[in-house]
Amino acid sequence: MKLKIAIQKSGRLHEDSIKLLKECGIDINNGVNKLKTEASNFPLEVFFLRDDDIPQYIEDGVADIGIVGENVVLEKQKQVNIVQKLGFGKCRLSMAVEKSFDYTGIQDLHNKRIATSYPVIVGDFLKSNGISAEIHEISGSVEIAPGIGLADAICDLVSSGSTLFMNGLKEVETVLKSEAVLAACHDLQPAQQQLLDKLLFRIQAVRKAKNTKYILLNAPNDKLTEIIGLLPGMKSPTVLPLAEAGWSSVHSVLSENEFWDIIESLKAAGAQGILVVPIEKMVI
Ligand SMILES: Nc1ncnc2c1ncn2[C@@H]1O[C@H](COP(=O)(O)OP(=O)(O)OP(=O)(O)O)[C@@H](O)[C@H]1O
Ligand SMILES: O=P(O)(O)OC[C@H]1O[C@H](OP(=O)(O)OP(=O)(O)O)[C@H](O)[C@@H]1O
Ligand SMILES: [Mg+2]
Repeated sequence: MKLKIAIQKSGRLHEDSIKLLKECGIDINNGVNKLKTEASNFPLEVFFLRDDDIPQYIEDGVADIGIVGENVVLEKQKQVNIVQKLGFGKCRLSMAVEKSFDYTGIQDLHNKRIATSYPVIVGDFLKSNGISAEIHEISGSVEIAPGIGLADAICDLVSSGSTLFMNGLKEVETVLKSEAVLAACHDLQPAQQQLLDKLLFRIQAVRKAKNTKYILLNAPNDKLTEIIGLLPGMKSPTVLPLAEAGWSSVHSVLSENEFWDIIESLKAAGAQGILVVPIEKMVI
C-alpha cells in the first residue's frame, strides 16, 4: 500500500516540494522527464503534474495528496482538504493597473476589462465588493494585457513586484494571500490516512525547526538566574558546569526573531561566547 502524492512537474513549487520531502527523510529519484517515480525509503508514489490539474486529481482520488498553491485550490473549487500550510511559494493575487491610471479605489474598476488566469476568485472578489466588470480569462503572460489594449486592469500573482514594474503596472488591490499547501482527498482509505499522518508528523517537525535555533552561551554563575530568566527554552534551559570554576554553559532553544530581541540583554547580563546553531528537526 502506497500513498500517492502529486507535485508540480516544473515551475515555482517544484524544487521546494522535492526539498521538503527530502527534509522529511524521503528519497525520491526523479530522472529528467520522468512523470512518475517512487520513494526508496517511504511507501510513497510521486506524480509530476501541471499545478492546475492537481486539485482535480486529488478530488478524483487518482492522487491521495498533493502540493499546490492555495490560490489554485481556491480557483479550481474541487473537493479537497487543505491539511497543512507549507511556508513556501508565498505570493499574493493582486489587481494592477497601468502606472498612469489615476486609481482612487475599487469603484474605479467598475465596467472595466480585467485580464486574469483566476476568473473564479476575481469574480467572487468583484461581487463581494459590488463591482461589475468584464473578466477576460487568459492562461499566462497576464501582465502584457493592458499594454496591448486587451484589458484596463489585470489580476495576477505577485511576490517581488518586479514583473509588474517591468511592464509599467502598479499594484492597487490585494485579493488573496497564498502559499503552498498540502491538500488531501476527502475520503482517504485508513491505510493512506495513516501514511499521511506519518508524513504530516515529519513535515511538522521540519517546519517547527525552520525558524528555531539552538543557543549556547557561557555565563558567570552569579548571573545565571538573570540570564536564564531571559531565555525561553523548550522546557527550561540546560545548565552545565564549565571546567573553569564559577562559570556555566547554558543551552536553550528559541526562535530566530526572539534571539535578535534578547541578544543585547544577554550580553548586558554577562553572557559570553554566544553560539547560535540551526536545528534540523524538532518534535515537541
Ligand atoms: N512570484 C511568485 N513567488 C512565489 N510563489 C509564486 C510566484 N508565482 C507563483 N507562485 C506560486 O507557485 C505556483 C506555481 O506557479 P508557476 O508560475 O510555476 O505556475 P504555472 O506556470 O501555472 O505552472 P504549471 O506549468 O505547473 O501550470 C502558483 O500557483 C503560486 O501558488
Ligand atoms: O512579483 P514577481 O516576483 O515578479 O513574480 C510574479 C510573477 O511570477 C509568476 O510567474 P512565473 O515567474 O512563475 O512565470 P510563469 O508566468 O511562466 O508562470 C506570476 O505569474 C508573475 O508573473
Ligand atoms: Mg499552471
